[in-house]
Amino acid sequence: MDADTEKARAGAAAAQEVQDGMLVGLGTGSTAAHAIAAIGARVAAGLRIRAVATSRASEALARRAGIAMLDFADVPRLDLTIDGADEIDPRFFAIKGGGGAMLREKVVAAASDRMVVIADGGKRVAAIGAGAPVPVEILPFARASLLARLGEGAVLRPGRDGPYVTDNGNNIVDCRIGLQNPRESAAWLDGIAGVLGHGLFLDEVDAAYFAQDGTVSRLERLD
Ligand SMILES: O=C[C@H](O)[C@H](O)[C@H](O)COP(=O)(O)O
Repeated sequence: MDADTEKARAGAAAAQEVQDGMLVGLGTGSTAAHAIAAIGARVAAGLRIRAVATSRASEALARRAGIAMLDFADVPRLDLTIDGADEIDPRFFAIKGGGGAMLREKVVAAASDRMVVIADGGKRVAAIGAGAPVPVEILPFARASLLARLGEGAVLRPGRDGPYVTDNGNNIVDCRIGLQNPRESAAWLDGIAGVLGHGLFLDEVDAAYFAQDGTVSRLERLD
């Protein structure tokens, strides 16, 4: 089964967690887009929810799908967020930000009672850092000094016309940092002035839906 069909299956399964009256966070990326479509289909069938999006692209998708959208700046907490990931491991540590949305994704996840990750089987790894770089959102003003600070293998993400610019007006550096101790790596990144966010999600994920070989499995974080 191809990865997009698996993404759609994981998204549709997680969309079943959404209940009437919920405030829902909508993730970003190709897998989250499937969840948004599945939630939109449930809204068309009578489900009443309100949602916030983690990117302009997801906001537009959700509005087109008929989902009532709120400005996250006005929302103190959410019931559930459904989002994709670039890698996720058995500790429920995830790398996110392949689509550049990890800063908004993290603040939305942090405001959510529950965060569910949806992924095709290829995103499931024994330990994060297997393949995906860690995306780091940086203040453009400090671009050169931060690139130097983030070490060898740090690459400024290219956009269409110059460096990639996030929805927040910042740049992204994709970093190859050893993730033998992800908590130490996250603390190191958190401590660098000018780093505004990063794609290491170590405490946010409560459950994951993986679609593989035609089957969707749900794993719950127990600690
Ligand atoms: O910034 C984007 C997000 O973190 C995505 O959820 C992540 O990159 C996975 O994207 P996709 O579902 O397109 O593989």
